[in-house]
Amino acid sequence: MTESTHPLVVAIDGPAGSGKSSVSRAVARRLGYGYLDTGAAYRALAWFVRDRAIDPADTDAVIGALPSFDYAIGTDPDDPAVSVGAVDVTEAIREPAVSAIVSAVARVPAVRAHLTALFRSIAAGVDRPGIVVEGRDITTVVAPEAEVRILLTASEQARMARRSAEISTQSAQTVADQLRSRDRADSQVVEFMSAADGVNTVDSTHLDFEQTIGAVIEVINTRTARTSHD
Ligand SMILES: Nc1ncnc2c1ncn2[C@@H]1O[C@H](COP(=O)(O)OP(=O)(O)O)[C@@H](O)[C@H]1O
Ligand SMILES: Nc1ccn([C@@H]2O[C@H](COP(=O)(O)OP(=O)(O)O)[C@@H](O)[C@H]2O)c(=O)n1
Repeated sequence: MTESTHPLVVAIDGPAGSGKSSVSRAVARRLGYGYLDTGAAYRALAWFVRDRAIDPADTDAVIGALPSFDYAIGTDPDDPAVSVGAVDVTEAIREPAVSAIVSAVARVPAVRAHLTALFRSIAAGVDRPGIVVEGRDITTVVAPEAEVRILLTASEQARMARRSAEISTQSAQTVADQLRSRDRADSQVVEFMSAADGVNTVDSTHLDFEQTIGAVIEVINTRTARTSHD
């Protein structure tokens, strides 16, 4: 048997506030893997479009911006810095103004194809034994052949409560309304509310953060043990 040369891919999808970023990052850190937040790229493109005063609903203009979208992201789970050209946008892409337009940019098929190619190339080039890649379509489109594929879910109530605990500049009601409408818009483009064939579901509604990390690592251990005996 020949040793695999590509990094082991752990693909994690789920709705907003399910814990994808925080849990994936913690899992990557514990396993010594790289970490790729794909939502950051869609957010950075939305930031870029806004910065250039492009109407996010103008599909042709958004596609026209792609060649000059100079995006970079770190795959170190301790420093997943995001930049566009020379600008560090790590914080700016989390602003509500960016969240409000990101789904409009993400629904454009040419944008998805462009970023999917970028994600595959970043994942293949990581200098670690594995990489945790998280988003909405990783288990189904970006890395359907990944060794480990997980849908991370939590009840709507738990997700809204977690997200509103993080955001102090908006009321809990506003955060919940925006999250719900973003999930609705995103679900029209990709399926991330139910697990595709072969995808393991981890429901964190009644798990705390540490237990969720444990549940994800357990799936990874089970799947990789199975793969190595195939
Ligand atoms: N199992 C859990 N129990 C409680 N809080 C959690 C759990 N998982 C994640 N969180 C918290 O919920 C918030 C949203 O998580 P995040 O990773 O940003 O979600 P996503 O990337 O899916 O939008 C974060 O503050 C995170 O620390
Ligand atoms: N693989 C992905 C990841 C994100 N996205 C888009 O990018 C947005 C931001 O993703 P995110 O992961 O930062 O969102 P949160 O769930 O963390 O709020 C989503 O609302 C989707 O519109 C996507 O379309 N496909």
